Amino acid sequence: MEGVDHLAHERNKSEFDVDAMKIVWAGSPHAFVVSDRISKLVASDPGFRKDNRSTLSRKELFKNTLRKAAYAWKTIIDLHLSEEEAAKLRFYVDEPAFTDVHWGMFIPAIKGQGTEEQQQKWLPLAYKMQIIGCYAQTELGHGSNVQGLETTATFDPQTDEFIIHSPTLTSSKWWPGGLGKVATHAIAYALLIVGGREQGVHGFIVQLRSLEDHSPLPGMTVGDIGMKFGNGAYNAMDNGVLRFDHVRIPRNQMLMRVSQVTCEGKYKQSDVPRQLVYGAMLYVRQTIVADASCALSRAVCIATRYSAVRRQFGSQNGGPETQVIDYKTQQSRLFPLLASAYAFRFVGEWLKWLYADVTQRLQANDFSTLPEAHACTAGLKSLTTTATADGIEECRKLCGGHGYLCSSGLPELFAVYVPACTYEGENTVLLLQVARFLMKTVSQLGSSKKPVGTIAYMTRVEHLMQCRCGVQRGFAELSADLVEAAVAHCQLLVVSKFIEKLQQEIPGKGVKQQLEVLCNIYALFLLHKHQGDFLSTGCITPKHAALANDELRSLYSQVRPNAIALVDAFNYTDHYLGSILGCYDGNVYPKLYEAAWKDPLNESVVPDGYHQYIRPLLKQEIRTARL
Ligand SMILES: Cc1cc2nc3c(=O)[nH]c(=O)nc-3n(C[C@H](O)[C@H](O)[C@H](O)COP(=O)(O)OP(=O)(O)OC[C@H]3O[C@@H](n4cnc5c(N)ncnc54)[C@H](O)[C@@H]3O)c2cc1C
Repeated sequence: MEGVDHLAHERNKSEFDVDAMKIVWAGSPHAFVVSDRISKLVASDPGFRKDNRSTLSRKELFKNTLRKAAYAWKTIIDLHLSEEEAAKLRFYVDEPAFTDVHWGMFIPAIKGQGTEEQQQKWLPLAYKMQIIGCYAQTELGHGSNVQGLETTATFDPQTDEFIIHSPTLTSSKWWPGGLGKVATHAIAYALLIVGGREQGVHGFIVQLRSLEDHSPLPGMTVGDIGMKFGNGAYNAMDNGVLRFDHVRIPRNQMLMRVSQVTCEGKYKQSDVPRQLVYGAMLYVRQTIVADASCALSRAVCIATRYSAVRRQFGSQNGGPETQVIDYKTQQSRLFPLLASAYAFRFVGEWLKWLYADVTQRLQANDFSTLPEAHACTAGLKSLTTTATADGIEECRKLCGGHGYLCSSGLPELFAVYVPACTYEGENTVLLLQVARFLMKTVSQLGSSKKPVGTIAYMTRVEHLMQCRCGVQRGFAELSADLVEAAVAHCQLLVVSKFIEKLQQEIPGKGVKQQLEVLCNIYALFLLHKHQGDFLSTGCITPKHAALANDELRSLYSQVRPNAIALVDAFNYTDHYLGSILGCYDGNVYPKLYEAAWKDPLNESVVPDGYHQYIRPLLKQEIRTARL
């Protein structure tokens, strides 16, 4: 039945002010208003339709993505959207595209690594999309180990140019989004060679394609790397391969904010401290943490609404069966994910603040908090993306068989999301960096250098000081354990930032109470999941572990009546969710039934191929059939 809210009885149960929670989730009343307006604008415009994405061929999908990107740009110009609104619009269009890399990596790289002059030359072109950029770092043979990149940039003082070259197959650039078919320019990373001396890996602005007819410039071999995981998903993106054959670029196209090559062929550091370039990396990683809460909340919204609609077993005296959300096992899998979505939202907010703070300090030549900021962004990027990828998959399972249908939205969400565990720093590699930072901090505990900020808790761990550990060296041998320690540190960060959030004033009837319940679920669920570690280190007793588990069960019961309202507070449109199972009105079955008939396979009753392949089987004519 159209217009009927099948989840109204659930919404009526809620014990808090959902509108006030929407503002907490958005971050501020202003952020809510912008987000609400732009998401509805996108949802109501047929030009941004996305429900057919998983049935399109690669070429159709890609062309459709190009159309949407152009249409989004036209909308931004026609409506005079601000930068904030434009970014929201791209977010709600919800299609991986070259524009993500152009705005998210190419422009920040020029801002972070380019000189004033370079910024003045390139940024206006990029802002107007008169050039489209990609970020070409990874090669076929090297990703995580950036210092191992093989592409070379050799300075030629005769012509005042760099010669960019790919000396081996493994030096081919491989993976950059937007490179395959769209980008006109790249920030390409290459080993700088000046006067025969290697000077480490640097970034260069390289034009790839003609601005007249889009053909690759001489010396460039460029294309797409092929189909990726899932239907639709990241196949909308032209991740590319690129080989340079002695391509010449002017000297002023090396990004020279930090180090420079003079026309005489001298390599020198500029006055700008090297640490400044880390700013761009911190920026990108903190946006990935914010995106994690969006992706996880989206999956949780779908699984929660569907769990309230779905009924299995338990009918008494001919009454309705039990909603699967009422099964304790369903709650124990779903509600920690709901709590995680909120936890990641708040730690993301804090990380945004941390980024602003560290940027201000860097500008004042204060680098003291940079190692901590780096450890926080790297660790939280790793923790939240891993938990989100796993969480989306768990939500798919929570939706049973129907979760496996593309129309549930979950398979594509998973396929789009999961590479976040790999790009912008492979998650384990990042945790190893956090572990190194932690070990350095521990090694300095006895000195006058007191840990502050997110590592201040270490001063309180008196027994750490008394620990007698025979291991002096051997980081590599212990790295698997150290990675676990890094994860635990990051979990502590998430919990403590959730608690700090609760110490702020939070308006709205019952809002703070709901958040307290979620915070407790998040913390106790971790304790329950890792109780082996807590017990074996003597941090808790078996009695504590049992009490924590009892409390967790009681907290699940407290969330239950509020579950639908807690996911409504994300304020996602049906368009953004892209899921029949998660639709706002809960009218799942008629929509699933209707969608099935729209599948291309159902265009004819008798399938194409019947006469060649099915009929010969049925008629026992397989031996003479032309197969
Ligand atoms: C969808 C997608 C989009 C991308 N977009 C871009 C882009 O726009 N531009 C770009 O330049 N690149 C891009 N990349 C590439 C991406 O940045 C790299 O894939 C990433 O940095 C990981 O590097 P790798 O592939 O070399 O992994 P590897 O480092 O080879 O990882 C393989 C395994 O080795 C392990 N490992 C590696 N080093 C260590 C170590 N020191 N100690 C212990 N274990 C280790 C890892 O944990 C992992 O399990 C993209 C990738 C994907 C999937």
